[in-house]
Order: sequence, then C-alpha cells, then structure tokens
Amino acid sequence: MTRAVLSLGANLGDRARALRTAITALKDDGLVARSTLYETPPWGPVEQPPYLNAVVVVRGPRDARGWLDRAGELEQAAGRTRDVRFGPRTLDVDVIVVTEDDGTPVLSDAPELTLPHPRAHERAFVLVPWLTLDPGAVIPGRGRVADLVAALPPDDVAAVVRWDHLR
Ligand SMILES: Nc1ncnc2c1ncn2[C@@H]1O[C@H](COP(=O)(O)OP(=O)(O)OP(=O)(O)O)[C@@H](O)[C@H]1O
Ligand SMILES: Nc1nc2c(c(=O)[nH]1)N=C(CO)CN2
Repeated sequence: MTRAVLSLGANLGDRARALRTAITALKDDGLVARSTLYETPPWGPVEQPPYLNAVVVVRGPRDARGWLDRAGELEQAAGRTRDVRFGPRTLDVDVIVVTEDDGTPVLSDAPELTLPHPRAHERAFVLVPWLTLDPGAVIPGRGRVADLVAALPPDDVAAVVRWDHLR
C-alpha cells in the first residue's frame, strides 16, 4: 500500500463538474481526504482562464506508476486531449508525493514520473489546499509545506480563494 497526494486542476468547460467527478471516482481507489475547491489564477507562461484546483490524499494497493496511470485515466475520462505544456485543460491530475506505508518517500527522476513533483513546491494552488488537509505535510528535499507557503509571495497565497465562498 502507498499513500499519494494528487493535485487536480481544470480551466476549460464545467470545471467544478470535472473535479467533482474525478474526486468521486477516487473513492474506489481509497480516498482518504479531499480539499475544498479553490479558484486560482493561471500559473506559468501561458495566458489562459482561471483554474479550479483541489488536492486529495489517497491510500491504496498501487505503486507510484499505478497512481500516475490512474491520473491519466481520470484525465482521459474528462475528455482531455494532448495540449500545450502548462496550457489550458479540462482536467489535469498530477502526482505530488508518494509515501510507502512505513513512511519512506518514493523518489524518482524519470521524465515520465518525477517524484516529488518538481514544481509543486512553488505552486500556491497545490500547497494551500494541501496544507488544509495535513498541517504537518512535507515535500521530501524541499521542506515543510507550511514553510513553503510562508516563503511564497503573499499575493500568490491570497489569490488562492475558496470557490464555495465565491458563489
Ligand atoms: N509527478 C508527476 N505527475 C504527473 N505527471 C508527471 C509527473 N512527473 C512526470 N510527469 C509527466 O509529465 C508529462 C506531462 O504532463 P502534463 O501535460 O500534465 O504537464 P503539465 O501539466 O503541462 O505540467 P505540470 O506537470 O508542471 O503541471 C506526463 O506525460 C507525465 O508522464
Ligand atoms: N492555477 C493553476 N495554474 C496552472 C495549473 C493549475 O492546475 N492551476 N496547471 C497548469 C498545467 O501545467 C498550468 N497552470
């Protein structure tokens, strides 16, 4: 058994429906915790609409590749096609960290599965929802999520807004 932290994002189509459908599907995979939905400004070089993001924790009988495969299945089910790097999408599911049951982090530098996710530590849209689920969370090699959030530009953190409060 392994425990995985997954980041979900969508900025095309019915964003909330895409995230909720994926989170519901993950109940079959051992969903442990899920954040609420957050509206977040687009991160990265591509101009595009705002995202809805969420973070979930799952624990089940998959290895790290198994979680990556499951992420791909959920993206396909949401109608994702091959697209621009960092560009808009109906659903993006990233594997952020994977931990063995004895607490050992799974590390990988393979291009098709890099763990921990190489950009998670600088993304408020990952760190802020994750921190609500696990105040003691750590990214191996990067530090405590609470400290990483504190090190981000305050405007980046403030721009991650609970979506249920917006409606
Ligand atoms: N930890 C990881 N989680 C998800 N995909 C990963 C990971 N490490 C490597 N990849 C690979 O990244 C490739 C590109 O993924 P994708 O198109 O989702 O990138 P992106 O979403 O534009 O960028 P980012 O991964 O920074 O969010 C995938 O084919 C996948 O195999
Ligand atoms: N706010 C936000 N920005 C992004 C996201 C995302 O999920 N949320 N995903 C991206 C895909 O690489 C690029 N930029």
